[in-house]
Amino acid sequence: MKKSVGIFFGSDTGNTEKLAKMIQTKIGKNLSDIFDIAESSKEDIETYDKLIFGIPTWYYGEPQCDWDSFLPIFKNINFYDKKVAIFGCGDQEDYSEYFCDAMSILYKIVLKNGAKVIGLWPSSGYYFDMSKSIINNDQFVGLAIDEDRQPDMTELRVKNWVNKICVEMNI
Ligand SMILES: Cc1cc2nc3c(=O)[nH]c(=O)nc-3n(C[C@H](O)[C@H](O)[C@H](O)COP(=O)(O)O)c2cc1C
Repeated sequence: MKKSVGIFFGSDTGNTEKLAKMIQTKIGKNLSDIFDIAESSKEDIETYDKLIFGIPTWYYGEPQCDWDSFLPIFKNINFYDKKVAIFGCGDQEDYSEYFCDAMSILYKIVLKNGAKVIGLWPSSGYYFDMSKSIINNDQFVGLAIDEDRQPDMTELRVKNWVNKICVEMNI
């Protein structure tokens, strides 16, 4: 049976996949399905009214390669009346001028295509120079996770973010 939340992730080295599974466990496997974007279709995404997208940033601000391949399809999805939350993995030290940039690519597309974006996240507690994923001066467009520099903070960040989006998604 179709569940209420669809979680879609792309991942090169497993961090975003691990995070997606952690998020699914916290929401509840009875309430959420999980998909690798590398094996997903437009219809898979269109099925859900509540969506979570996980995207890591690679090579100086680029989207992970499976997401990059999927973007032409993604741009043609109508997100009207859908609630969308975004999370991303990055490295705030080695890529301090591009930290979690790729979240902003998905954010702009879903916003343009009618989504209500939820799960904005404060930038306090991170140490980076620039991120395209910052809006309103000090908020990430979604949950930023740094498994390279701040892995100890991941568990609490995920817990607090999932609690927040569950309220915002009414689940
Ligand atoms: C070659 C290379 C390029 C990277 N480029 C960026 C970047 O531009 N911005 C960023 O925030 N993180 C960057 N990272 C860090 C990755 O996003 C980070 O390790 C992330 O956790 C990988 O997620 P994944 O395992 O799901 O692919 C880069 C890492 C490597 C090895």
